[in-house]
Amino acid sequence: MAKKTIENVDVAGKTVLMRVDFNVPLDDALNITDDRRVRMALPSIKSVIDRGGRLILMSHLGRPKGDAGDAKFSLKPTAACLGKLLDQDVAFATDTVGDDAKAKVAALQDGQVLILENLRFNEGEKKGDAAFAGELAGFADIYCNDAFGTCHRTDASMVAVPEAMDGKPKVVGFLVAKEIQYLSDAIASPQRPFVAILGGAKVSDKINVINNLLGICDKVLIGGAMAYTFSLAQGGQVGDSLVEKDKVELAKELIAKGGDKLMLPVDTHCGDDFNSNCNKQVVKAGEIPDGFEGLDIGPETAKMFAETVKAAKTVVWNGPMGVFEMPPFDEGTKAVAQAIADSDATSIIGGGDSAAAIQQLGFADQVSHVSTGGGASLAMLEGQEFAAVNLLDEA
Ligand SMILES: Nc1ncnc2c1ncn2[C@@H]1O[C@H](COP(=O)(O)OP(=O)(O)O)[C@@H](O)[C@H]1O
Ligand SMILES: O=C(OP(=O)(O)O)[C@H](O)COP(=O)(O)O
Ligand SMILES: [Mg+2]
Repeated sequence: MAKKTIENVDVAGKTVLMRVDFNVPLDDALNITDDRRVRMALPSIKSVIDRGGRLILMSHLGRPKGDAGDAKFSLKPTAACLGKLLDQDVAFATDTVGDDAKAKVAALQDGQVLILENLRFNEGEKKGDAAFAGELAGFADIYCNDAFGTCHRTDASMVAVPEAMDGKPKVVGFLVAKEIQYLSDAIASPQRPFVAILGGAKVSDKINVINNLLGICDKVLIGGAMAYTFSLAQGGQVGDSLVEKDKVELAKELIAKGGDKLMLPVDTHCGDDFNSNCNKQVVKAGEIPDGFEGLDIGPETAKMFAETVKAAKTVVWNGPMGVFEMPPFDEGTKAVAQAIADSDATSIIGGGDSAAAIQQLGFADQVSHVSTGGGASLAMLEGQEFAAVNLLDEA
């Protein structure tokens, strides 16, 4: 179903409210470690300002909880980053719908860009609150969704805001259109063996997709923090590893259903602190000592996963195998990335952090597609529909 895109609307002299996914990875000094999500939104951004539109960008960053204003969740670094990429000043509002935002929206001129502060600093964003959505909707004449990484969410900015802009154009951006087109084509009739690799830290979100993936894929490989919830389900010792206790029963069911299809780590690289300089050891899966936490798949698992990837014809990967930001816990991720680079399989790597990892490790040019969405690309693979896209205007 073709949607109206940003280039189909006349934006000259109009204000466009564009939802982007500028949830970029930041280091401890608040530097953006991977600006892909900003760069990938440039075509839609330029399409508006080059035609004399006034552009308001809105996004979330991370998952702030009751810590509105905390600098580690601020979108401010993205304004400087976008300013550099566009070679023009980008205004930044220190709030989302407050006095600063209202003043800066009112001052916006044709061809200028304003970024609002983190939507999730306002509780109304996750709740889909109508009053909050109404304030955002009141800022603009046109709504555009170019936030592919967030398309599986029904947050206010994704659904309630466009709904509140009744009668005004609601369009899709170039990035969302391109990602949906690429991913739906690639997974419509995948070449087999079809291997899915899951890792990362968003365990409770992503464990729920495994059931469906087992019906679609030939192998589902589990690394990252999710592995320890499965370990717990098998009665293993997980030390201080990240686990989701309320998902242990689900993990048991998935192990029973998955059989040989579900490949769990056989060893773990663990450390006694969450930093590169901690004391480290490699142990068998399920034998993590007290005081240690699992921070990467172990070398045996890396080998086993690499072999499985080598035999694949299609690979979809979301979530790093370990804490790749802290070497040497990047080794598992590197081994899997190397195997993908060496294979001629169609390979799709998705996720804000997975994309950063593949870029940092130097393999980004050797995969078929780097997607800006992790949870979103998994949702597509499962066949989920995006409410946030369905409600946009038809072409
Ligand atoms: N064993 C682990 N323990 C804690 N965090 C982990 C572990 N393995 C991976 N991670 C973290 O997962 C994060 C990425 O998770 P996630 O957001 O789910 O992936 P993506 O952004 O690719 O979708 C990374 O920052 C990485 O450090
Ligand atoms: O980073 C994101 O997803 P990803 O980690 O799956 O790539 C998106 O910005 C969505 O963030 P959310 O999972 O906090 O809603
Ligand atoms: Mg992420």
